[in-house]
Order: sequence, then C-alpha cells, then structure tokens
Amino acid sequence: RQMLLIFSFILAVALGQMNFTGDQVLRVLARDEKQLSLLRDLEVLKPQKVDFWRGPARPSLPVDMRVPFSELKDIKAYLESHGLTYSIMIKDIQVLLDEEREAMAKSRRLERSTSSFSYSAYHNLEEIYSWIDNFAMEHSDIVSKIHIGNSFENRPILVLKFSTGGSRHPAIWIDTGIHSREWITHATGIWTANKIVSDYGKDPILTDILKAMDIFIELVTNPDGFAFTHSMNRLWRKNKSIRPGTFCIGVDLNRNWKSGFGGNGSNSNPCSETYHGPFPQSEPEVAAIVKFITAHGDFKALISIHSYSQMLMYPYGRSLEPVSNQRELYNLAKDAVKALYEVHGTEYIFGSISTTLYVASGITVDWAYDSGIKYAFSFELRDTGHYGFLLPATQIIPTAEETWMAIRTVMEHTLTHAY
Ligand SMILES: CC(C)C[C@H](C(=O)O)[C@H](C)S
Ligand SMILES: [Zn+2]
Repeated sequence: RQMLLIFSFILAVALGQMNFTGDQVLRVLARDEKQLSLLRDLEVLKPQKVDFWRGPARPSLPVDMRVPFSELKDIKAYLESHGLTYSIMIKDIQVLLDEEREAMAKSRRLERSTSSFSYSAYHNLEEIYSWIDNFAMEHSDIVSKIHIGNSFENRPILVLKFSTGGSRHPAIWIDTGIHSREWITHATGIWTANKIVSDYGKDPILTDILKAMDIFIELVTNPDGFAFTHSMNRLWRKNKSIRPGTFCIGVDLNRNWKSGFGGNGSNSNPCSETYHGPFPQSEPEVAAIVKFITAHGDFKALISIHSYSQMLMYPYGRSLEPVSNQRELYNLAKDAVKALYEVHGTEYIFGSISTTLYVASGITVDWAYDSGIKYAFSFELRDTGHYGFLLPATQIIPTAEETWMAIRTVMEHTLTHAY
C-alpha cells in the first residue's frame, strides 16, 4: 500500500495535480469549549497537516477536518486520547476527485461537440472567462463586462454589470469564488447571471429590481487560486501571493479587509489557511473591489458567497456586538432562508456570523457594512458535509435554483427599503 501511495504521488507530481489518495475528512463533535480548543491546538501541533474544512466554531456545530493519510494514525490517537468522538465523513478524498474529473471530462466532450455551455458542470478558468465574453456579447442590451484590476499573478479580474440604463442607479454586489476551492459558488454565480437575463421582463420582481437598480457579479474573485485548484491543488483556499521572507504562499482574501483587520478569527502566520496578509487590502484581489465599490459610491447591498454549511449570515464577524439594524437583517435572513427552503427543502441556519459560526476578522461583509452598505450577507451554500467542497456537479442547478430565491429576496428588500 505504501508503495502504491509513493508511486501515485510521484505520478501526480509528474502530471501536476496533487494526489489525495487515502486522505480522509473526519467529522469531530466537540462537546464543549475545552474540546474545541483541543481541536484548535491541532493547527499549531500539526501545522499544514490538518486542513479544517469546517473550523472549530461552537459545541453544537461539527468540525470537519481533512487529514493526510500519513497523519491519520497520529490524529486519530490524539482525538481518542482526548475523548473526542469522530466519524469518517470522506474515507478517501482521491476517489471523489477522480469522479469529479471524470464528470468534467465527459461534460467537456459534450460541450465541445454541441458548442453549448453546460450549467450543470464545473469549468476551469479559461472556460469561465470565455463564457463571460460570449454571455456579455449575447446580452449586450443589459450586460457589460468590466475589468476592475489584475490578480497577484496578473490575471484579469472581471465583473459582469447588469443594467437597464440610467446613469446613477443604486447597485447590488454579488461575489463568488473568493475561496477558490468552493467550486459550487462560481457555478452558482454563472447560473444566476443567466437567470437574470432569462427572467428579466418575465419575472415582475426581478424586472422591478433591474428597472431601478444595477447588479454587479464578480464570478471568479480569486482567479489565481481558482486556476491552482485545477492545475495543482483542488483544495486550495487562499490567493497565490508571495512575499520576501515568507515561505508559505497565499493570503486568505476573506481576512484581508480593513474592518477588524488582524483581529480574532484571523491568523498572522503566513502558513495558516486564515492568514490575513501583511496589511489591510494588501492583496490586489481585495484592493480592486474596494476601489471599484468606493468609486461607484452607491452600493446598497452586498452578497458574498461561500460554501459549505448551508448558512445565511450577516455582520459582524469580528465581534459579538449586534449591528444597528440587526432585527431587520435577522428577519430578512429568515424570509430569504424560507424562500430557499421552499424550492428543494434545503435547510439553512441564519444569524450574525460571530454568533452563528465563529468570530472572523477582516471579512468582506464587515467591510461592506462599515462602508455604509446596510444589507450585507454571506452565504454558505450546500452541503453540510457529506461531500463538502467536492459537491457533485449534479447538485449545481438545484443549489443555484434555491439560492436564487434567497438572493432575490435580499434584492427585493433592498429595492423596497431604499436608503
Ligand atoms: C463569513 C465567513 C466566516 C465565511 C467563512 C470563512 O471565511 O471562514 C467560510 C466558512 S469559508
Ligand atoms: Zn469560504
């Protein structure tokens, strides 16, 4: 077995893609705060060995962590010796990765032969960027493509603008893929863009929204990380910035924003998956959005989409202190989650980030809220951990359909509660 592992690793390195044969995702149920801190200690005890897919949050929420095959024995002994109960959620990650790649290859063959884009398949960066070009051209009456900057590795950062005219429309921002391994978010964003052009003029609620407001969607908010998930490491989360003196790559783009920068729930260690970067907006991918939204000056809602856990959350992440319109956001989240549930029966939990999930500092929605965008939400799409980031493509359209109902609820509330 060891020989097979070594051979497949060599093969993978030769071919490019990292290999996760034998890696497992363990689901740990921590009974109390003490057990949660024992899990947090693992990040220090086993740096870059334990990858939290769902980080330690609250006793009632499971902790999902990817453990390399070579560390399984140690980690399971650590858990057992501390009385931490766990189950094996994914018993061999590589099996799911092979299935995912096979499905993509099959879909690519079909798309090539019919030269039609499949909304029920995952795509790589080149395929998404060429879809964006075709989509903007096909729907040039209400869609335009805006280049708001370049990533660390100098890839263009693109935003789709949906507008029915008028020079000074208040605006709504949606971003997907800020964490590159959360592939369901890019796929949901692409379907949503197509839904907007298909339903404009048919769906009275959407038509009213677009008559009065513009919608901006940034589909690939972390292009370098996303390209890397296809070329080398499917589970990469951060961007790909490198700096002299640090030998680990990447900053967590959802910890690099100015609000609460460097606070609890972000890490100063460049090797951490939640490394906040050297200073606020140090990363071009974040700076480009800040510059764009600030220059526009009239954004009324921001929706930043992540996966997974099935949650709809609002600020603050950096502290337990409630925002001034907390009641309104709570009720809006409740309505949005109900609208989502009615599509396929998918259950979400909702509330403020710090109370629903964990304290996280330097995040997108806290910056948006502090910049005056009263309706700022962060989604955690499907699932709750059976597949995690490796959600099968068969769930793309159902996920996008239900998420749309929640997004539309937030947009409608923004329209009818102008400020
Ligand atoms: C709003 C935040 C807390 C989202 C969260 C993260 O960035 O850690 C996801 C679990 S990736
Ligand atoms: Zn995320």
